[in-house]
Amino acid sequence: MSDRKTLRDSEHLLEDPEALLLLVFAWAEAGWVRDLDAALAHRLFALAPDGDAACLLAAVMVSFQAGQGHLLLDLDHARRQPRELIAVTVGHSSAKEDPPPPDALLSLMPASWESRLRDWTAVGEGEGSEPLVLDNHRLYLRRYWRHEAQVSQALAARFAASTEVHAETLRAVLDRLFPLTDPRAEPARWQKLACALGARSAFTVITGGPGTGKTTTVIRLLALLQVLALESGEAPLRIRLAAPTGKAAARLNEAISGQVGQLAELDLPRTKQVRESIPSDVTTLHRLLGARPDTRHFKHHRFNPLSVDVVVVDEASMIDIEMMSALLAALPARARLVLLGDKDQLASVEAGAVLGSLCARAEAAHYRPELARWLQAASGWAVGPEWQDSEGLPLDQAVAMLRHSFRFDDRSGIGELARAVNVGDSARAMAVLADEGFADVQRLALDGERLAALAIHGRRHDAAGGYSHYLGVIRGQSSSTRPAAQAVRDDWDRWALSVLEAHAGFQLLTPLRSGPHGVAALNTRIERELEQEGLIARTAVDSHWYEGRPVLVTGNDYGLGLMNGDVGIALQAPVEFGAPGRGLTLRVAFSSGDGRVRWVLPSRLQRIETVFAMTVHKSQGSEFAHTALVMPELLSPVLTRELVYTAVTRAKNHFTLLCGSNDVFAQAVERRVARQSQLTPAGTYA
Ligand SMILES: Nc1ncnc2c1ncn2[C@@H]1O[C@H](COP(=O)(O)OP(=O)(O)OP(=O)(O)O)[C@@H](O)[C@H]1O
Repeated sequence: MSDRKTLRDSEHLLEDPEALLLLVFAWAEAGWVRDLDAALAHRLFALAPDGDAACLLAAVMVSFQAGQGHLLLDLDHARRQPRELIAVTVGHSSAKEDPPPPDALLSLMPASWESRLRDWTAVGEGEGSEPLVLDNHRLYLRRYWRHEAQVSQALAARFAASTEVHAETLRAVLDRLFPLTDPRAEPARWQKLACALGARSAFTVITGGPGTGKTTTVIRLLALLQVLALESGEAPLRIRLAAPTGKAAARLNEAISGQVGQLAELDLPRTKQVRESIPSDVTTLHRLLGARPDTRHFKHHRFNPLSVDVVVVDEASMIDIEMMSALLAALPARARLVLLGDKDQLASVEAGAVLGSLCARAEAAHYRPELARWLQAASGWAVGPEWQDSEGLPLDQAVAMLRHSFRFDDRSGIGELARAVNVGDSARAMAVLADEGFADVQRLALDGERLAALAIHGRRHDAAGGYSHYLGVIRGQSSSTRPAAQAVRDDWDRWALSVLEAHAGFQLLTPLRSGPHGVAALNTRIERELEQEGLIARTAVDSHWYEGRPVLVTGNDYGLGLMNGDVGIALQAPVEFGAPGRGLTLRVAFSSGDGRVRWVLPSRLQRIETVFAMTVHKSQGSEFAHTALVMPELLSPVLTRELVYTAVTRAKNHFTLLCGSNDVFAQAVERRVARQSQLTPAGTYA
């Protein structure tokens, strides 16, 4: 009875825009949609009052989708599977008082939804100035439609500009980069194929899981391109390396020098010149493009392109559509772009999972037979029929997937767990966590005491696994001790770097920002326990600061040279280096990535938070020796396969799951984030 009444009420709402608008504000109040979504719908309705309630609902939902990282609202999908779009838990009050939730209304949308939208003056169907764009049955906020269209056009131009390279010329260099005599030649064959692919295309994506050799491959690809350029008498290629965040840039920075050094062992023509022409400094994309404070505009764009021949971007899963569009616009037409990343990781928080969309068909490769033949001639490795598709799209021909992990062998629990999570096999994931044969993974029940004990002391018999380790380094309980006050800056830098390195030994991750297992509550709890154990001591009762406080930078600060995602630690250090008389004070030490330390006074740090617990989103681009993931008892929309996979693959040596509910863990592993975009070959592009 009451169900039927609710249904009748809901149908009525879909005919009455004023009533729906009131309801939308009630949804925002209940936290079901964002205030921003409701405000946008309200504004659109004021600007274009000819829309009906169905139009209004579409406007709320397309804005809500953008907040979830989706570029568009697929109207058909929203009607047929509304709970995949938005599923809200109705309140605990008596059922008849619950307002109809958004998913209930979406399920009532008539097939005429699309034509009603088409008639609304707020909606356009292509270039124009209307705030919304309807493209087939996909509704966009104009900004995202424009970015997506620009990216599609720029990529299509790059595919058309791909250069013909003689397979034999390539083979000669590739055989030196990947000698067939190497015992690991067979597992490295995908790397060799990726290099061949990268040599013929002005745009290449190299995707692969952790330790599959993305960095190794790209360095060899750069060496290959450089050899080809030098051998044909051209000037050395101007190469730039970048990553979406400072943290990711710093990590690539560390990896690069070792990898470039290894080129010396290979029998390459002009080795020295080639090595010297591969840069070792990695910048952030914002810096590369010349970000201007407080605007969305960059110094480099279509009319002032970068002076480069090749740009490599690591951790490309973090690139959103707006950044991708800006990057492509700033590239000269002849320059190559190589994206590196793990397609299965969480995408950027901002709208548009660019890498995931570009790699939507990477698993089965879809190389055209003529490309497969060319790849075989260029690399010596056959591309089997299972990777071929005579209908392969241009994008497919530019994507290489690395399929062998050099870091995780069959005995690695982290590797096995990551694989199980990635294919959504929750039973296997649980079995791996329970298997004592996999010494590097474990599952613990989530309770406050266990969590605190793990965070402070690490795993049993594993002194380096918790926060007491780096706090011990600060207190001199290791080979590296705090320099004397009169010591030179280099000594202080070295010591601070050893503390930062020890700190990277362990990181607690959580999916949530708020609630009992959110970042804020976990930070407070761990701080309290560390204080009780005498491992930290606040400088004043009301101060957030104490020696050893780990902080995460949450926004770029160009003045201080700090980037979103940078982690620093507060340390007692000289007020002025080389002036011991001025005493010590609390300064926050950040690695600047070149073996030096940036020392910043706490009062100068505007956007930071304590980071004993970090969200999984913020952990992207970082690795920790031991990573522990809190899995809460209640299912929430953020708990997805991509999130669990990202957390597991942050671990280098150990992974611990602090599990509140096996059911919730299983459901999270089984649930994917379905990102919609026309960059996927299913869309109009390609
Ligand atoms: N062809 C190869 N032969 C031998 N060792 C390799 C090869 N490729 C990669 N490795 C080794 O495997 C490890 C991981 O490689 P690399 O860092 O390039 O992978 P990645 O995919 O960039 O890793 P990450 O997940 O950290 O981004 C390194 O120790 C590297 O030396």
